[in-house]
Amino acid sequence: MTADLFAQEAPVDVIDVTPVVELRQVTRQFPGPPVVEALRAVDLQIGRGDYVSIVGPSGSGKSSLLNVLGLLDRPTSGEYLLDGRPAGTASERERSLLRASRIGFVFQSFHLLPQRTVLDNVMLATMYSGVPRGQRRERAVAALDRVGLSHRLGFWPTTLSGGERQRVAVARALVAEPHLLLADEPTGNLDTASSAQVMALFDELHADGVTLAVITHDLAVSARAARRVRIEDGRLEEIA
Ligand SMILES: Nc1ncnc2c1ncn2[C@@H]1O[C@H](COP(=O)(O)OP(=O)(O)OP(=O)(O)O)[C@@H](O)[C@H]1O
Repeated sequence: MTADLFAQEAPVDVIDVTPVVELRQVTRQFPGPPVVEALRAVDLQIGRGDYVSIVGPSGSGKSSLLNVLGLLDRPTSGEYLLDGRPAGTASERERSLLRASRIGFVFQSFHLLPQRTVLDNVMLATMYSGVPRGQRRERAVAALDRVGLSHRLGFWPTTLSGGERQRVAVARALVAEPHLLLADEPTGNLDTASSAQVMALFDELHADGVTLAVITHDLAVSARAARRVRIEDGRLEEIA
């Protein structure tokens, strides 16, 4: 009896269990003709600290899903809750603010600015994300340290290896401490050794509690994730 009372008094209500991402019956149609149903009644929850990989054949709906998750596109129907708040139907201004402050993106082709140093590339990502001006440099240096690139701050991106460039891109995605890190084929342009570095970095981020969703064709990459989902013909299913 006493034990039960204590159990009730445990501060369970202070633990925030709101998923970072919750998709409820999300569809994305592209008007035709013919109409394409790129996402069909997708339900997906991504909890805080989850590491999810999303796999599927070409044309199955992976990019459509990434675009919805990253607030780059809106669902045609269904709901998208980001940190428990409706994001799919929010105004464009709110979505831009949410995107800049809560979501970090990593792309296959890095998207670094070639005329800016490594440090500038990362600092620039703090400008619209609510990082106070006085902290931008310090935060960028810390993000680059986290990905093991403290010795490359003043380098031009073009002088770096592919693996190093992708690690700069990861630092840029992390600098504003996003609630969700979205990676789209992050190893697609990398050789085996560089892919392994990026995967090891994702493992570390996962261990640090970062929430990760990684879209990939590569089964070896997807196998690293703690949880895997598969999308086929717009339908999403959990892989056991
Ligand atoms: N803007 C668009 N207009 C019309 N159809 C589109 C558009 N974008 C995507 N589609 C279609 O939606 C479906 C899903 O495409 P999507 O790009 O999401 O697939 P994917 O899994 O990312 O493919 P890949 O691995 O080849 O990049 C495809 O049939 C595609 O042709």
